[in-house]
Amino acid sequence: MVEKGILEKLTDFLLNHSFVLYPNSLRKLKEDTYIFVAKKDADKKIGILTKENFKLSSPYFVEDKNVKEIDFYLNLYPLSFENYLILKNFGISPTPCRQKSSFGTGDRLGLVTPAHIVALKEYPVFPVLVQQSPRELEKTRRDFKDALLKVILGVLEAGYTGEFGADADHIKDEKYLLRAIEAGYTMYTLDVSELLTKISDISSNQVMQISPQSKEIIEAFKGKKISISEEEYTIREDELYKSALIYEKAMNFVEKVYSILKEKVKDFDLEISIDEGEKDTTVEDHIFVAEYLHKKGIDFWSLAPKFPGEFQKAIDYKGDINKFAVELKKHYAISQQFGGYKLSLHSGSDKFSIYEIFSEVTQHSFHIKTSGTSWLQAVNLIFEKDKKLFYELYKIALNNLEESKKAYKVLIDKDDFAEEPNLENAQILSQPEIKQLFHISYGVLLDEKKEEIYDVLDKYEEEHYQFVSANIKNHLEKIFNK
Ligand SMILES: O=C(O)[C@@H](O)[C@@H](O)[C@H](O)C(=O)CO
Repeated sequence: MVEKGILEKLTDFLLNHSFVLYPNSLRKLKEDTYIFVAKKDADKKIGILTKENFKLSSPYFVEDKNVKEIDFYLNLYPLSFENYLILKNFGISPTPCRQKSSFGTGDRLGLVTPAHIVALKEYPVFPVLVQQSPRELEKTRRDFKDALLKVILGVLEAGYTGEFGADADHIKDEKYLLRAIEAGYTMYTLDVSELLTKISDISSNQVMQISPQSKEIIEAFKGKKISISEEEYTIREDELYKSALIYEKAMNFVEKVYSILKEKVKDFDLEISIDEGEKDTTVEDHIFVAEYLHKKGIDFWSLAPKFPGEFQKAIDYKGDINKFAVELKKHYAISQQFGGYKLSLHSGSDKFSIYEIFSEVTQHSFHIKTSGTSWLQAVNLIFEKDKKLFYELYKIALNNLEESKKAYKVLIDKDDFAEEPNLENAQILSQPEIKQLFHISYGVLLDEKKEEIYDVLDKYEEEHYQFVSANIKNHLEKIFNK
């Protein structure tokens, strides 16, 4: 607990230098040294208040200021990677997850971690506050380090002292893997979707080309019975063969990545994502992947299967919920019988109709990823505060729809949209197609209107935080059935 006197004097001192203190941020770093976050215009800095000679790099004041009334020296610093590495020594850094339930919140703009924390800290869930895919990095012109630093700044601003994770999401190649490792991420989501052999490419003579290890798995499991929700399921040999043909190449990639991670990272969570493949994951696919990896000594933390139905970005689940539940139960049963790893739900934003069933069936042993849903709150705020900017964003998004669609699987076309948005309609952003339009258009919108977007979000920071935390709370309420 920080003394009230220090807080008051620090607030006054900073105001005299045109900085506003985030009061929750003030915390003890070590004996006689405090850290805090303060903002001048839109520029956030970390501050150090110390009686010792404790310094970071690139100080704002040429010489440390003496805050006489409390007898501390003060300076302000940018949260550069260099400075972050010093703070890491005080435990301000991501960690692997040790909890049953976990929830990822991507922050494409690098602004809303304090809002994510407000929502997440009320639930029994490990927050993966950094969740960043290369696809998003390319579109937002950021890098893994920047995404991490913005979250660290948010963690400090909120005064959050709990644990949190950093997910290098949708890793498909070594280049991005190495960059995420260098930045110190703690979770690695390997997306093998592009490495899966297409069913249409499989000809009958390829059946002979599977590896000895795949053959062993088929021999060991063909005809074997496993129990799924009190029923017996007999594992099919022909399906296992098919799984081997589809997944073997992808498994080689996982093996390679795993050896790099083992060599370079002390402790990490590994997620295997097969959810963006062309077909739903079968029982045999799941068993093949889990068994293959375990036989290679690859210990993974979670697996994202492709469930039946549509998991399109920004909108609710589309499909037969009963069928989803049936398949989910199968995958959960396998996950428990083959190592006890978590099931992960990708494109987890706004899937309100299946959260309850997902958390119930998995007995809360899950990971859920969200990202675009928080960016959409920024768009909501812009609609409320600056109709002119919203109008411009709408036009840009619509004119670039075909380009934006290249990176995301959504079923919207230009014809679904009016040329002119109805700015009088307060519900415009509840319309599924408009949500999808904005969800996938963040890249081009930031390219063309970054400054304007950030200006509005800075001016109405508190409301922006409220929008974001209320939205994530809505997700969590459903997930935890509260
Ligand atoms: O947009 C992205 O690249 C990522 O945020 C998502 O695909 C992420 O994996 C996700 O599923 C968030 O809902």
